[in-house]
Amino acid sequence: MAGFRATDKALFPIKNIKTVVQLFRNQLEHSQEPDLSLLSIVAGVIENSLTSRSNLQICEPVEHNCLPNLDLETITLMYSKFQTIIKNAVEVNKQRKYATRELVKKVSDVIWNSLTRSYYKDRAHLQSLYSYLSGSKLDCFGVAFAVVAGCQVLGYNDVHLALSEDHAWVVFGENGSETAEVTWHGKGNEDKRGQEIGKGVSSRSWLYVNNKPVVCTRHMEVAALVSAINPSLNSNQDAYEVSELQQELLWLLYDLGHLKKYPMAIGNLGDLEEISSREGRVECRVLFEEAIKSSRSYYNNQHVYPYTYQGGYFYRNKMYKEAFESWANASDVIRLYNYSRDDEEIYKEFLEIANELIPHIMKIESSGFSANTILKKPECFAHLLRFYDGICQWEEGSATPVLHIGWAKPLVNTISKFDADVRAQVNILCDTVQDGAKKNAGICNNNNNNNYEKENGAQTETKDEKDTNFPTIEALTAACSEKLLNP
Ligand SMILES: CC1(C)CN=C(N2CCN(c3ncnc4sc(C(F)(F)C(F)(F)F)cc34)CC2)S1
Repeated sequence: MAGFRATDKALFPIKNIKTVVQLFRNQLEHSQEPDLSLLSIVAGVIENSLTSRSNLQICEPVEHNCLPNLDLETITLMYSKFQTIIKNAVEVNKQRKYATRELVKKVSDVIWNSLTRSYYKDRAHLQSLYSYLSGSKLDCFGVAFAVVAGCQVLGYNDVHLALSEDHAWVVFGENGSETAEVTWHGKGNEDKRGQEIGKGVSSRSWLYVNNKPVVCTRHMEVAALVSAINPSLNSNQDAYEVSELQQELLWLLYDLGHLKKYPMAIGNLGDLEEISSREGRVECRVLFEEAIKSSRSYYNNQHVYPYTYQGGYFYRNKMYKEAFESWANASDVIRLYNYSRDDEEIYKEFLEIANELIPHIMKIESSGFSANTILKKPECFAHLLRFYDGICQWEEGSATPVLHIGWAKPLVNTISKFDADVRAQVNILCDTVQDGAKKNAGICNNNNNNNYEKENGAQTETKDEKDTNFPTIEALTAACSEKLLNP
């Protein structure tokens, strides 16, 4: 059983970040299960006290890192309150080893029905059990996490959190073979709580990552609550102590091996390291590569965010050729999905890359001051075409259109910045993908060495072997822009 043990209680009152990390280490390294409700309450109290307007002025720096006094009394009260809510509402059939769908639905109903009637669901700081117990508010991740924490209280250690890149649900039963929705997704969608995870059309949507979700262990559920810590004070400031705590806890989880199969958590750590790097730790760039390797190793490269974490890093650091390659690799992931109405988040991601970030890069690069301009690099043109081609293919076979005229201007603007002699150095190679999956036009230039070809088996082709019946770049770009201009 999990639990709030004497060794943990001895750490109170907690006055600094080091002690919080020690509490998490105790819980993570102890042979029994880490106690999700205890850790979520502690993280939530710290986050909310350091980011809420109310106590900004009175947070005196107790030590060099200022934390509010976390006393045992406060934490114990909330910890017991959660236990009582769950145990009073759900009678447990002691004989059962595994949870049933009814049990999972019942715990979800207890959480769901105790939430405040209506509140702004996308607000920050609504992810923890502190938010649930002190304000009866949770965001969609928070509901799913609370259900798993509730099932842990009841002794069902088979119930685990399953995470896609924009949704959370639970797995349960023998070998975690059963799935169930326990929270809502997006705006204005009926919740599907209690139902199995989409077998139908939604299973080809990015929202369910082609049935390659991150299925958490207890320790990875701690990584999820740590990842969900939100240090933002407002839209352009972070509470320093909260992001420092999050970074320390992510390194603790990283060192204990609990981020290996959790690409987004590694990406979160990479973002924090880019802002303030820790002595003796790998460079943030390495973390972004590790997140990509994790997705390729454990999730059949079906996740997009590892590439957009990496692309964002390259973009911020003016490494534009590398950014184009990351975004083209992200596009290679999305091309095999069908776009559905639940995929707005990733649509917005690609829209921002295509219509804000890439045009911004082209503007800078064509201002004539960059000596080593990307406009002279055929591999940059190849990456961009692969990027756009992936979005076109994402749309193919989807019930919902992706592209509209708003995409066309930036696209044509970007492509036209490359001179014909640069474009001519890029060869289009087409390789087909078996068993009904979407066809794949691999785009590469003849001195291309990115892992796209290695990954997808597209052969590179030297210039003189150019095969006349492959579409030329002009044909492809014309087709692409034709499609865009006359959807
Ligand atoms: C490259 C980016 C645009 C920068 N931040 C990104 N994040 C921030 C962190 N993030 C996450 N980071 C760790 N774990 C999770 S679980 C999850 C979720 F499944 F959607 C949930 F649970 F519904 F919210 C989201 C998410 C979502 C993606 S993607």
